[in-house]
Amino acid sequence: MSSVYVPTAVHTGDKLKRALKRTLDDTPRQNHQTTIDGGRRMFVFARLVAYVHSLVPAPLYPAFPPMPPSSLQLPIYLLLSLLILAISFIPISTLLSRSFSRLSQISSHLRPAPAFPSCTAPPLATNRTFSTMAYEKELHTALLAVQRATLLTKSVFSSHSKGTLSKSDSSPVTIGDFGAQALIIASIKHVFPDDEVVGEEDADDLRSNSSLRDLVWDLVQSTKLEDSDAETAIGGPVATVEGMLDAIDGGRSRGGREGRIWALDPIDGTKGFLRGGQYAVCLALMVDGIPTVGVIGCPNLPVDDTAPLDSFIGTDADDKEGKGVLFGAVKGEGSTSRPLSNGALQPPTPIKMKPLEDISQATFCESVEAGHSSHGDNAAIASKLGITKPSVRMDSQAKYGSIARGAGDLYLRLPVSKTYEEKIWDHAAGVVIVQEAGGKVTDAWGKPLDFGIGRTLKENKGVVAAPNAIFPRVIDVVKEVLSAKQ
Ligand SMILES: Nc1ncnc2c1ncn2[C@@H]1O[C@H](COP(=O)(O)OS(=O)(=O)O)[C@@H](OP(=O)(O)O)[C@H]1O
Ligand SMILES: [Mg+2]
Repeated sequence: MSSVYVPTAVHTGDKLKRALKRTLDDTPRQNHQTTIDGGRRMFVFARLVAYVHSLVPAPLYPAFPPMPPSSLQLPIYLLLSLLILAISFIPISTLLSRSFSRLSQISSHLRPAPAFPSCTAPPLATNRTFSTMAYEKELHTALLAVQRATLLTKSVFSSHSKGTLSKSDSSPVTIGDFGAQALIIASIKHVFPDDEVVGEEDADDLRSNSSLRDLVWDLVQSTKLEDSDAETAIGGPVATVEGMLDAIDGGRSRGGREGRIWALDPIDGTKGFLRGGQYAVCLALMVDGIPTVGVIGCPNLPVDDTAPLDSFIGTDADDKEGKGVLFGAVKGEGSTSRPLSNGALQPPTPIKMKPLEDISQATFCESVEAGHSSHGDNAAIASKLGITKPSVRMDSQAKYGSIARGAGDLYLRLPVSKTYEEKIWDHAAGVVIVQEAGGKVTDAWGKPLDFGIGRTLKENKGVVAAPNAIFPRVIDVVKEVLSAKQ
């Protein structure tokens, strides 16, 4: 019967006792007995909540994480407690009406709750250890799903025929993009069936082109993690062609400010992917419009974070050893990196942005494509900051990962077009990883990126990322350069 939830309820009971004592101090002596009665009922109520918590069976722990109750969990606990009272034939209506005035009296003495004590659960009979990290299951699922998808993208990267198509916006898409999106969405829907996904691709082309569909199906069927526990944890293979198409189309969410929505870029930097450069498989969970979990798999980034930033760029990248990095972060929990593997996850290493006292020593990253970010404006900003090192041009969100682990310092993405709207899947994962490594990310005017208004960042222009300590200076100069152009 031991439970990780009991300490939470005991804590609540203690708070009630203290609040009751303060109420007595403020109450005229003749009313003490009624106040004590009300307080006792409250205390019985808290004990009942504790009892309900202690009944939570181990398999349901993931549904009752030991953290501050969310807006949903608390009412559920209270409802369960009321149910038990009803079963015990206690006239709830009488109890509630009599207790109501005491409740408001006592609750006026309750201050906002501090963070509930985090408790480590005793080892479970199943041998499973229970961690207190928020969004641990989401992070674990995302890391494995991205890791599996990179196996697929790597096989396409090293093959001559990449099944490339041109999309309606003239940007390229390959069988690797479709296959990676199918695998990742299938995993998310397996573990979190109610979550929505905003994915870059859809299955329209595959539904109308059977030879392309067969190529993608071959890839999806033949890609699996070598570790069977890891493979099972993300749902195992996709069962049918129709299931694969449905998974790809599972990315059609319109996004928004409410609930849990994943943002997925199955191959970010497709142009880099096609020319043998950097690319990234990117997945983020947004909760009520806030990027909360971020994972980026970079198959061509050197594992050694002291290696030159432009190592492994070029058509021979595939032959080199020591490459493949998986970044992960949860809001409030820090960022990590680990080598990509073919099976179970490798152990993580915490990462931090480089402490930079002298901005002029900074290395800044920018897109390879001049059409995606204004190289001229980026250079003007660097020069005003006294930066003399040449920029590192790198495709994809590998830029976010690189600055987060201190292999570079700044990411400048100054807008080229007045009408282009940045896509949420091009930034959500990178933003969490940089923020949790000690950085700040805003648009080029210093406005927070708004991920809650749909599939694009339509209220923002450009992107700037830098370590917290130097961010104010960087954004001032960015605004100066932009203002001078207007
Ligand atoms: N005009 C314009 N302005 C800004 N951004 C644009 C533009 N056009 C496309 N895109 C998006 O850029 C994504 C690639 O990101 P990067 O620029 O960092 O990489 S790259 O240098 O282009 O390879 C790329 O992501 P992928 O399509 O996943 O490769 C696009 O979503
Ligand atoms: Mg992209």
